[in-house]
Amino acid sequence: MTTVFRPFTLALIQLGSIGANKADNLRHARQVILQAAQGNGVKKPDLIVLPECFNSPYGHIHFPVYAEPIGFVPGKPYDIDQCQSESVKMLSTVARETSTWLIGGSIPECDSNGKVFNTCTVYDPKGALVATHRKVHLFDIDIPGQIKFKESETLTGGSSLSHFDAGFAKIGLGICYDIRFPELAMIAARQGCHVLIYPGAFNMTTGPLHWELLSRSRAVDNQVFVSVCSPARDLSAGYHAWGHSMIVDPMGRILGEAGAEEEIVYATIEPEVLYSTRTGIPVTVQRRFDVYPDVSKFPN
Ligand SMILES: NC(=O)CC(=O)C(=O)O
Repeated sequence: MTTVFRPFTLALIQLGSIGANKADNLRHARQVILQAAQGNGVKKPDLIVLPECFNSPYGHIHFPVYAEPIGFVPGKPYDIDQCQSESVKMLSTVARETSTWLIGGSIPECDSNGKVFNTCTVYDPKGALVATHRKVHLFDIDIPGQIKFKESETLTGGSSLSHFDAGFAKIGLGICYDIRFPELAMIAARQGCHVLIYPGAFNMTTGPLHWELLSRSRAVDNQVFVSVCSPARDLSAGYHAWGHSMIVDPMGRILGEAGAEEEIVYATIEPEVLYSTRTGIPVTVQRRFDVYPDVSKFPN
């Protein structure tokens, strides 16, 4: 079945004030979601996005402490009332109250075997949890004298790709470091996603060099819309996020971009831009599967 793709408005919340107190973080996130849902005076958003790790400080020592059980299994009924995650409950409630699709950034998630994941949850306008994505590629880097970070100290990587149909677009999900792996974006685009969304938190070393470059590259090489949503920069925190949440169109144009502070960025996603890009630069029909494999055949 072909997914409907129609114009819609996207709002990215570059959330600030993420501190050590989870209840405060959830309260603040809820308040800014309610504000984002009011719109920018022109249009109300159809879809709101939060950043990576919006309910806890970002760092491997924090993940197990803040982790919550979610227990979502794709294709199986999910009862929010039975859910033990206070973050999931807050997100579900506010999605329903605002009648808006909501991509709940990411939160540390624990499973029944004691494994911890960095997990994105997605809600429909009735508050149902409809999809999750566990960060597949863990952020383990060491740039001497600049930044060392090892998510794998406490996290386990996810083992599946995640796409969902919002009724107005098919959306592919990744979390932060996942954007560095073009295969994930390529598979999502070849399987019909129109928009790729990455809650993320690049840093002051890699952010200035790679955040925009990777976002525009994933958009241009797959001829899709790409959106990256960061926390605001907080120089009193242990991890300094780059910020600059942005929305990029299939031609690589930046439709909206935040600075470093807390901010809501809105953009209208126009399907016509995707179609005219693909008609004008027809790479989607020029591929040489006699020379290399067709990743759209990847079993999902
Ligand atoms: N924080 C991440 O997962 C990724 C990142 O900061 C980078 O790739 O750089």
